[in-house]
Amino acid sequence: ATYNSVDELPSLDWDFLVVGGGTAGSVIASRLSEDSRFNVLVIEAGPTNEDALLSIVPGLQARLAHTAYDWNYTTVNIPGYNNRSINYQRGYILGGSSSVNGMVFTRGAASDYDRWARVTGDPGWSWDKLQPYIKRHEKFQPPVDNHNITGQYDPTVHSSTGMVPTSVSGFQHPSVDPFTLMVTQQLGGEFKYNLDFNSGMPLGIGWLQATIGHDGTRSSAATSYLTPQIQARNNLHVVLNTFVTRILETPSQGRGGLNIRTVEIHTQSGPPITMTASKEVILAAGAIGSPRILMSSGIGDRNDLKALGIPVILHNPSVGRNFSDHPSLNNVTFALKKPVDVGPWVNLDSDPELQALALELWQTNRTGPFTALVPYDLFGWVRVPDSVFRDSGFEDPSSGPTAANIEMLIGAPTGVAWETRLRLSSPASRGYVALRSSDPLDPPLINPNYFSHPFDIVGMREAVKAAKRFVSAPVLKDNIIQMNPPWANASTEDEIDQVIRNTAVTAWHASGTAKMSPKNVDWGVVDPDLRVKGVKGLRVIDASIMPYIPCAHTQTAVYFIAERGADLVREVWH
Ligand SMILES: Cc1cc2nc3c(=O)[nH]c(=O)nc-3n(C[C@H](O)[C@H](O)[C@H](O)COP(=O)(O)OP(=O)(O)OC[C@H]3O[C@@H](n4cnc5c(N)ncnc54)[C@H](O)[C@@H]3O)c2cc1C
Repeated sequence: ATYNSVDELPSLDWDFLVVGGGTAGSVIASRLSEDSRFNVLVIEAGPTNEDALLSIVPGLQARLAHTAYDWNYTTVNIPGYNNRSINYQRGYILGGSSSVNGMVFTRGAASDYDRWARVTGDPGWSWDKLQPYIKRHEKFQPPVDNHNITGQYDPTVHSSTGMVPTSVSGFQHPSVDPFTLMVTQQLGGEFKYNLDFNSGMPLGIGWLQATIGHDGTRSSAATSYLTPQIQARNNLHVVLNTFVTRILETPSQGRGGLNIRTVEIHTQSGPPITMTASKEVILAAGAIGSPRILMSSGIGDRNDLKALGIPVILHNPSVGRNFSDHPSLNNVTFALKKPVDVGPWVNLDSDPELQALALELWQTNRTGPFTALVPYDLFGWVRVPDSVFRDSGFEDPSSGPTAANIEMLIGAPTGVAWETRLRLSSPASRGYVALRSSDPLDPPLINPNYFSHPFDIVGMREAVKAAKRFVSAPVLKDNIIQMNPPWANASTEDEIDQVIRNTAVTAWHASGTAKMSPKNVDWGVVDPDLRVKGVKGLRVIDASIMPYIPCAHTQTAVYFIAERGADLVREVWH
């Protein structure tokens, strides 16, 4: 059942308390409550996802920032971004960031997960061993427009029997895409056609897949794993609009050691409420929320906590560190001499009448541009050339030669320019989440610290060069005038670096802030079974635990983590 406030809860006896009903939290609660012996409570700060039109309609995604569904975080001034701060969106809604994200569905490289297995000493995190979880989580379907997708994806690497409806993008741009496909033929090599970049081998150019199924609506963790039928289970309870401030030490009842199975909940009027899980507390509050709760509770760097007056219950300097994200350039465009006719929706972003029409089409029969999000149908994943590593002496931060350093979203949504949105897929820089004060309601300090590692600015410069190589293909070259501002006048490396630093934003892929590490080492926050080191009864299962960010949009990796995480929990309590 679902409750709108903590006062409505029928009972305070729980086997499992899941903190955060986001991407991972929804999966964990759903899977644990499949076992009717377990009584599970999900505690979510945000409201329900039901009837949240902005979340449901893919084409309205861009309007979700700064709404009631957003934590509305802002970063500190980021030195590598010439001291700019940026807003840092996170989903504040059931389903968490999967209810507000861009729905791009990418798994990354097999070697990304093999690296997790290697650095944690647990082969269970390898690409091969994760395959059953990939199957359980994905429900591939025909796209909403029913276009023929033969040759646009590889059915052998997909599952149609899992939980989250996915497909190839169901609103394509047939006057633009043939140019990109021609580039794959003319240039080949780094821009070769890749039938399916979700095969574990992402390099090359392939068709976008999204967490949007045949019905043309967003698939979130909430719509997939916490459907009304699942929420109706007698042993599954979801409480919304409820903020967890801390987790507290629980009297050990002979279990010994530091036991943390108690959760403290903020109430508007009156003292906080506490609840204790008889089995485990699972933090799934995301890469910002989970370290925030750990540190507010006294689990973190001893010196940082003491400086804020927070009593230390466990010294662990890794908490909140290792913040990893994909810096992103959304403005790399090349002006065209002769525009491409991109059809009647060209001014969709700016024309309210077109937007009203698009919404009407979506509502009437699930057609039109709002059935999809990004105006880019083809994505590219490329490498920084080996020579750059050789000449610069930088180590390749990616997980290996079949992983991507750079992501390119390719298209011409306006028809007057070729656009390549560029992301650094395997960054070397690491930032942090830290507390501002001892008040758990105070938003944390977020410093993604982009470009703090000197390789990353080189890597991003290489991304711009890769975009230029892409548009040098014969089919595009003669129609291109020049790069649009602010790139037009940037010719030296230094000038290019300045444009990057002045304009880069984020891909919203925060991860790594409670990273897993091998058992019995004194760094890292969780063991490979996702238990918080040095604590009994407490796990973190969400994007925080990634030791390295995959060269992919991160929701899919979070689904893998949560599916396996739920199994790791069940193994202990079956
Ligand atoms: C704008 C945006 C666009 C993105 N685009 C893509 C994309 O296109 N493709 C992709 O793969 N990935 C994308 N991502 C990233 C992806 O969505 C995330 O990596 C993933 O959803 C994170 O899952 P999570 O479970 O770790 O955290 P979340 O899904 O964020 O879940 C955390 C949950 O915990 C709740 N919570 C936090 N603190 C507390 C507290 N103290 N008390 C109670 N509840 C709390 C939150 O409200 C939230 O529901 C995007 C993210 C954003 C924000």
